[in-house]
Amino acid sequence: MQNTLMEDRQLSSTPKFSAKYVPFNADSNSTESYHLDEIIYRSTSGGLLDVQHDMEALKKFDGKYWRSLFDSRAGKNTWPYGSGVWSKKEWVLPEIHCVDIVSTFEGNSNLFWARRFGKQVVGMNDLWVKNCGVSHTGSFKDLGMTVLVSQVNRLRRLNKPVVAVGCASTGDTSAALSAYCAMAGIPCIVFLPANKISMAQLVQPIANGAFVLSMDTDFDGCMQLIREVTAELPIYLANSMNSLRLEGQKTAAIEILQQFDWQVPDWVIVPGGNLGNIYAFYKGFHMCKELGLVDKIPRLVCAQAANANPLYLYFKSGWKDYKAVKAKTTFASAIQIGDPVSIDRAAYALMNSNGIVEEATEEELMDASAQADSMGMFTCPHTGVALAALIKLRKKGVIAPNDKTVVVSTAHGLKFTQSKTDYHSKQIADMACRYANSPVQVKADLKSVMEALSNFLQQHSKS
Ligand SMILES: Cc1ncc(COP(=O)(O)O)c(C=O)c1O
Ligand SMILES: N[C@@H](CCOP(=O)(O)O)C(=O)O
Repeated sequence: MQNTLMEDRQLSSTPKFSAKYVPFNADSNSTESYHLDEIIYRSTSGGLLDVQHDMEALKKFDGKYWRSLFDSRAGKNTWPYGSGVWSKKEWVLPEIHCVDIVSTFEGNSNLFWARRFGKQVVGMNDLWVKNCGVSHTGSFKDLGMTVLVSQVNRLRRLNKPVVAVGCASTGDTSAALSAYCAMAGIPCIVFLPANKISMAQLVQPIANGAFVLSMDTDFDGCMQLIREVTAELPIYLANSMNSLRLEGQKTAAIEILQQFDWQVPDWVIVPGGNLGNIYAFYKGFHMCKELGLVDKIPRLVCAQAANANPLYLYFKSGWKDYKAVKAKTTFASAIQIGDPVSIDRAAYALMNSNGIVEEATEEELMDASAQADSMGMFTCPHTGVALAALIKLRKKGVIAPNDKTVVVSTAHGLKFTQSKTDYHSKQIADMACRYANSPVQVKADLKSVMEALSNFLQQHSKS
């Protein structure tokens, strides 16, 4: 606590940083803006909002200052700066008081060299995985939720009308929201599409004491309902339509640069569903460039499941023709979304990063995930989508063998064991499950065990 007070004093002697809501991608004449203490999710024209920082105040410090400030906080336990998100507090929610912050010291996830997968599967020597699923609730959603729930904590202290916080979810948003709300003692409501999320995801909000409504619809149906409900009742909306979330999520991009000692990768591949995260990555990279921490940004790839691919189709039309789709069932269930809220943010991020969109079939994503697992990872199917996209882009020659490339792993594989079990027991219709590794049934006697081992060792002496 001592350190916190010292840091607070230091910051109060520096220029005051601030942020406000503005319409997303507003034209330069727009004067529309809102204080972050207002409860608002859409601009007057009905468009998305964005959190705009006072860049002039931030620019009073050069890139070197910000790099060393962020580096000095990494991995420490000083409240709240030991969090990977709050270590960038001045760029996230500059005005929130430290006592209002609700944090599990999220972020600071490992970025590892995927050496064997890189070499053997895609012929690359500089392939990295940013492990955002190694996190308090097992997905990258914690990065955004610490920011949103902290702001709600502040709003409630200011006696603003927030009785509960609510979201629609394919599993990970609800897990993160319920955990952070439970930590702060704030009532939490989640709308889930019945039978469309994994058991491990479903049990998270239940265990964290959320009010769970399971509905006979898909994610898009739940999203529509939560939007209507939060317009009527004093329930604060926690989906990424609420631009506060993206302020936390963008810190993963800053963290990647920091972990590379401020070297910029050539490519970053992110699986996309409701499409807030791809914009959050763009925003984090862009801010680092604008404030002089780096001199360029990576090219972004958004990877979608072919069964839920509205952004891919939009990209293929040369960004001319956008239509929502009816998302079909996919093993990448957390991105089974046909009408993404942040479609405009995603298109903007990709157009401004010379980015591309790739898609993966069910077989491609499950095979890529299984191959990665066989090389020591334990990937969720969404990470499988991103890896399958990488494999395709390498085959097409779009990504070169020496390109420094980061695949963003968005959730922990342990949330998705059922699909792995089905794959490895070859229980999936119309799928060869080429990398399945089924357990060998053997009698519990030495002779049978020795026979099985001898077969195994023979195979391996040949390989
Ligand atoms: C595990 C996982 N990966 C990827 C995504 C896609 O993120 P976004 O909705 O921000 O595109 C989600 C949620 O949608 C998710 O839960
Ligand atoms: N995958 C998400 C879908 C909702 O996305 P959000 O970022 O808009 O909350 C989930 O886990 O619910």
